[in-house]
Amino acid sequence: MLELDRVTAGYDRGVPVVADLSLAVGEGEAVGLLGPSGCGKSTLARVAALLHRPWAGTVRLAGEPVTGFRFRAPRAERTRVGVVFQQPRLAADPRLTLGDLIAEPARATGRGAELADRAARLADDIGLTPALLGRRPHEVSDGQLQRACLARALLLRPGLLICDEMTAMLDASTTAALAAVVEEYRREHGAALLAVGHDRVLLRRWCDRVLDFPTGR
Ligand SMILES: Nc1ncnc2c1ncn2[C@@H]1O[C@H](COP(=O)(O)OP(=O)(O)OP(=O)(O)O)[C@@H](O)[C@H]1O
Repeated sequence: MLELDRVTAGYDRGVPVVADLSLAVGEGEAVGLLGPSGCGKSTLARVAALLHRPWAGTVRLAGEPVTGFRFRAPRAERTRVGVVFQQPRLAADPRLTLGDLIAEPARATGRGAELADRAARLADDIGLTPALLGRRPHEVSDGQLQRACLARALLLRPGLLICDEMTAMLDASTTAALAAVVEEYRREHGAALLAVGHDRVLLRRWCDRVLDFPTGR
């Protein structure tokens, strides 16, 4: 589902954060990527989610080389991947209600009316009441907002879900609830998962394979 082939990426010229790294996630497979803070896990996750253009190397989704990153990523490629980040407040438009936030990918692809029922079902499955769906991010807890971000990531039924420290800020019961939603989604749709984090126990529980982020360049 996802192949990173000799990917090098970074921010400051000549100082790669990820160097010559290759990684594959099979169809329906769950892979955990483990590493300490600052090692480059999020950078790699953003490359895999087509949100950061690598300096070198190839990214393939379902066998097809990705042709563009960020705003240059074609919609058909972008919508194959769902992403959830560590900090929901940085990933949510503060002007939107939680209901509109979940429906955002549908509206952006001109499918708002078609997917309205699906969005409502997802919100219900993920534990968001109609009252919460009418609130804006500043009126809900981090856990409630992260639930909405996960629902948003699943709305277009991506074949690959990328979770970048999705539960790092959450309590045990919200963590368990979100993990259960991801597992159910994967069971139902056969989706692959790339979970990035620093908690080996959590990643082991979630994933078929857990890899250590390489420390060498
Ligand atoms: N936008 C940016 N501009 C410049 N440097 C950055 C940027 N984002 C990250 N970095 C640097 O790249 C390196 C890797 O960061 P990254 O966020 O990928 O690490 P991480 O392993 O996900 O860390 P954490 O677990 O703390 O989130 C760090 O040294 C960081 O300072």
